[in-house]
Amino acid sequence: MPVIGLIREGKIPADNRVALTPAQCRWLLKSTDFKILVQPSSTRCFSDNEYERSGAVLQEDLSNCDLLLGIKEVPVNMLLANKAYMFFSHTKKLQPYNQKLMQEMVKKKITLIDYECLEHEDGQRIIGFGFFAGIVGAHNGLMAYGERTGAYKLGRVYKQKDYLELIHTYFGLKLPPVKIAVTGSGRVAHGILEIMNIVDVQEVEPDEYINKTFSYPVYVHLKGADLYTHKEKRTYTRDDFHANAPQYECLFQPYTLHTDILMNGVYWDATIPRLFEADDIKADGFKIQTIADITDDAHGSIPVNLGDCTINDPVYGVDKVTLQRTAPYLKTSIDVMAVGNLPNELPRDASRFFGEQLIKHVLSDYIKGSSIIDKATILKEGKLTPGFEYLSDYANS
Ligand SMILES: NC(=O)c1ccc[n+]([C@@H]2O[C@H](COP(=O)([O-])OP(=O)(O)OC[C@H]3O[C@@H](n4cnc5c(N)ncnc54)[C@H](O)[C@@H]3O)[C@@H](O)[C@H]2O)c1
Repeated sequence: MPVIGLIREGKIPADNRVALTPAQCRWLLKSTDFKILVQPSSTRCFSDNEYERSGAVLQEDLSNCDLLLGIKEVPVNMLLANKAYMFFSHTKKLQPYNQKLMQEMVKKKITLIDYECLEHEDGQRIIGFGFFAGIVGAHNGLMAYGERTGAYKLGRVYKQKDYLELIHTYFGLKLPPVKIAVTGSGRVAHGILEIMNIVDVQEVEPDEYINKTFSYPVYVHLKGADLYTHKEKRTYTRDDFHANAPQYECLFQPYTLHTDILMNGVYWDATIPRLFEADDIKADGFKIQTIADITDDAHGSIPVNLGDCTINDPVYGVDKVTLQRTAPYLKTSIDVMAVGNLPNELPRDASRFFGEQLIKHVLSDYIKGSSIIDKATILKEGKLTPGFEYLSDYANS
């Protein structure tokens, strides 16, 4: 009988999300032969009592578990030797701040399966929190625009118990005839689109968005081919773009002249062109007043993302002349919402969604064994697996 342990999140500040909800534990206990142990926690979004009522066993000692599930990096002093873990380790890009964690896992002969590395055959990620980042980020973007213009008022997501309660807060909301640009095609973008539809913003085509005036709120959804084109061939194919991003240019510039709110959900790395350049916001025609940068790479696809803010204080201004950070909602600035842990505003729903994917795509594979699990296994009993040997100096020096 395989024993799963849900660990207490140890990273500070403690994350309130969890890999399996009490209802999912109840289902697993009824429908499979898993046994589930749960380390007590006062910061998790579900209480210890809820887990106890699900039939899981609350227990500090997880040394009998076959597989330990967490969310964020496990502090080195909490790592149990010779165990198998799944969590977001943020080590595959040789992140310096997690080198000690990697080295300690090697020493403790740990097996590490990283959620971020779980991919379908075509390279699409299997599991993640992006959908609820999109939901919360889109809400926060609309909220910031309401604050700036005084046209309507939205409350804070984290004050609602769950997503259903959030949806109820939209009752009676009538947005002005804004134009909203939504970028990206992954989970984050899907979360943004969900909010667009719930608050009754109508989708329009790119050419209409640019050329027409509407008497109601509209959004345009800009995906790869709408955003990027090969500098010479003037074409876009996804695989070629992923392989040769520096050969592409960005087509977003015209949208900066017609957009009130930008909701950004693109994948970005330093080889990919930005949506616009920082100096563009100085131009008279630059219309964007609010940017919800859900992708949230500082100085990344949104060059005026000047760094992260927090769930408590999610918006800052960027002065249109000096490009320096200011208070939000000033006439002389545009507003940027840039928060790196948006799903934590809706932790119960984000955890439920994550757990569903985990049960559907990962847990049974873990027991049976599969190439998906193998490819996401960074360490096997403390040794780097073939796909991750490039981490050798990082893991062993
Ligand atoms: N602010 C937050 O709290 C938060 C939370 C989750 C995700 N994010 C960020 O949002 C962004 C989008 O996340 P997501 O969950 O939608 O991702 P996803 O994995 O669901 O989708 C990513 C999209 O990017 C494309 N892509 C993947 N690799 C690429 C490459 N090398 N070059 C170009 N395109 C590529 C994929 O085809 C896919 O359409 C990421 O940068 C992620 O880190 C932020």
